[in-house]
Amino acid sequence: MPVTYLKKGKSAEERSGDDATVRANVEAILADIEARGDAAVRALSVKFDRYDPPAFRLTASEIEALMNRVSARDMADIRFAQAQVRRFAEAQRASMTDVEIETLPGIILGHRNLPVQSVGCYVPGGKFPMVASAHMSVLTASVAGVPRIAAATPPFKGAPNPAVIAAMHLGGAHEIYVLGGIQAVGALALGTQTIEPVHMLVGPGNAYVAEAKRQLFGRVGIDLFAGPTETMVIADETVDAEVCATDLLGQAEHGYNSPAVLVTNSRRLAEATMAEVERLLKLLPTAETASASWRDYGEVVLCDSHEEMLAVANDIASEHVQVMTDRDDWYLENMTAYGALFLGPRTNVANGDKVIGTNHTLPTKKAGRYTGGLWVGKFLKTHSYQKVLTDEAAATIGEYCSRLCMLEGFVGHAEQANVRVRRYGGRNVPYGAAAE
Ligand SMILES: NC(=O)c1ccc[n+]([C@@H]2O[C@H](COP(=O)([O-])OP(=O)(O)OC[C@H]3O[C@@H](n4cnc5c(N)ncnc54)[C@H](O)[C@@H]3O)[C@@H](O)[C@H]2O)c1
Ligand SMILES: [Zn+2]
Repeated sequence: MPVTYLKKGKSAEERSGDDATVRANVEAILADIEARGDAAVRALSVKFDRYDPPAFRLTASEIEALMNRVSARDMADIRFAQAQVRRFAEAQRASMTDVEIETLPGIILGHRNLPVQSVGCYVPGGKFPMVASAHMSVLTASVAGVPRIAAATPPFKGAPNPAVIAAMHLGGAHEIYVLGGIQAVGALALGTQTIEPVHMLVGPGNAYVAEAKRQLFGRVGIDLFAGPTETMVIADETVDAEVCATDLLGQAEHGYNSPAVLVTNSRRLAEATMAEVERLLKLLPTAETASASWRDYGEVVLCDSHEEMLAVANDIASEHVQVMTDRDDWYLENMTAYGALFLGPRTNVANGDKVIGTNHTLPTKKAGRYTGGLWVGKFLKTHSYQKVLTDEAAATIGEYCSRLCMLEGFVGHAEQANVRVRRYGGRNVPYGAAAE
């Protein structure tokens, strides 16, 4: 039996129309930054953020002054969150080992994990000063050993936000820019008269930031497509409508375009959750954005079985998937496409967003089908190497190589092998022929 949508969001056509508009705007703005550098960056900062400081990069004394404005309590909380993120990132780093093995006698193959040499970390801050995003990108880059970490965040209410700057500094940023949106990621990737270009851009952001990173990919590396927040709640009658509605709205408040989807096998829970969402929207101070997201992108999907719920969830590939059922571990074993899982009613997406230690920069718009979220491994590049230690090994592999080159018609390649078969194997291979 097909699943039933008790509530549907914007259609696929409407969503792709929104994407096309963003795509065109971003293209024009990046071209302007490339052509005019700092002058374009300044004009865009004035236009979008009404921010026109003497310099966008904070000096050491400006950073210190901002940090002094953060209360001791807030500073301790930031340090606590960073300790959790660091602990998990260090464990993940330790799981990535360099490899070196002897695949055949005398033949050594290996790989080394090397940090990207310079990264630009975008920390969003248009609607909310996203302190935690600094832990997720800046601190994780530090754990990876990135030698140059440039961090950027928009002004919040006209000025740098002290807590965000503190988190960037404590996370290990070497350069901090108070710049937002396309102008921030554009300047960092393309470089300007005053900003050295980076090798990779990371971090989440709104639709403009995510699209700008996508368009800049190739010029620089990017971590992943991490656009407007998406959340999914998979629930059965082991939980109630209050917790489901709270978890949907908790993430819908990110913006006006944050999909929040309930997938359930209980019509009673589905209907109660929809009613509860309406009740909570009257209380929530951020209801303006949360209600727009719920109206335009909120969905309630009623399924017959857990198998059907699993299929719907894997198809949507939501950024956050909160599972509250009588078989949470079954979902852990069987989910194949998502950003991150939050298993059981005792945890929730806000834990992951702010404090628990898993990275909150996660794939959106179905990118969970081909990548997980940001993690220390995204800052590491795995490079292979090889050595042939003995004459015998050089001759043996060389004979195979010679023939396989000629099979493809690559005579020049074959000679690379042949010259070694002659030298190290003492074999007479005619020029331009395959070794027998
Ligand atoms: N996927 C993830 O991992 C993840 C994690 C956290 C947050 N997020 C998302 O990050 C986003 C943060 O968005 P935000 O807007 O609050 O902050 P933001 O910092 O991403 O964007 C603010 C900037 O957008 C630019 N901007 C605004 N309107 C524009 C326009 N019309 N044209 C061009 N540029 C424009 C401005 O320069 C401004 O500085 C939210 O959508 C949230 O859901 C995603
Ligand atoms: Zn969130």
